[in-house]
Amino acid sequence: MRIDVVTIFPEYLAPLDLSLVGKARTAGLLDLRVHDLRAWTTDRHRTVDDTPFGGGAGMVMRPDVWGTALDEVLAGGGHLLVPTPSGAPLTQRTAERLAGEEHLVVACGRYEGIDARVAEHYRTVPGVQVSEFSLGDYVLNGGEVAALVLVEAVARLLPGVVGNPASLVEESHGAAGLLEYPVYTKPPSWAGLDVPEVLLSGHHARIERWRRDEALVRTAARRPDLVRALDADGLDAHDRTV
Ligand SMILES: N#Cc1c(-c2ccc3ccn(Cc4cccnc4)c3c2)n[nH]c1N
Repeated sequence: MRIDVVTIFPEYLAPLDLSLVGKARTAGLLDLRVHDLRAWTTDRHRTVDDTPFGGGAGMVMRPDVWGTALDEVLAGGGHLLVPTPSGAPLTQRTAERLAGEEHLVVACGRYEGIDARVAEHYRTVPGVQVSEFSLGDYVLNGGEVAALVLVEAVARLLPGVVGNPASLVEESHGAAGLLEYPVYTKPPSWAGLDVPEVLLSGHHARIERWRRDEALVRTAARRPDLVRALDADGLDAHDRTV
């Protein structure tokens, strides 16, 4: 998979040289390219923004500079992803779909955002899909944090990136659609708190049942919307007694 990130703050993406994503790049599992939008400016001040039509505070990112950049980066087609407060929620299901694609391009806006004609234009370009997404209902100063989140959420799903693929199944928002159960390690007693006895029992069926119950309780308490979203097959008869 190839992921391009276009931003006026390329150094913001430096963490993607580290840890799991960094290893995936080194192993050739992920071709990640970070670009400085200002490389496509033509004036001496390397201008990327201007005042908004219709007035209002702040500045808007110019469509012409973005167009020159994205024409080049999207030359072979791809999925243009635009982080924005007004976007569709980025979910695990979205990350799973994106992990199956060949080329993602993340356009990181700043100021009051990118001129709306950029997304509108690329929706008409053959071979280009456009998705505007949001991390959540809070306001950031730009799209770079969302790019970091998206790249990590997608990269960890690529074959060969995570050591034990089984760990991708049980985690929160995984295949079961529930939040993850609580996890424990040594020592068995700490700060007057003991690890739940069942986890020390070695009885795998009971441990599995306990973990499922804990995931259901947590999800019902913290994310009742996820429980409601579970279809009839998502909850068995025992689940409904928890
Ligand atoms: N994803 C995501 C986001 C963003 C976000 C993403 C891109 C940009 C580009 C500029 N801003 C500042 C800005 C502030 C207010 C109005 N319009 C724009 C961005 C905020 N904020 N919150 C999220 N969940």
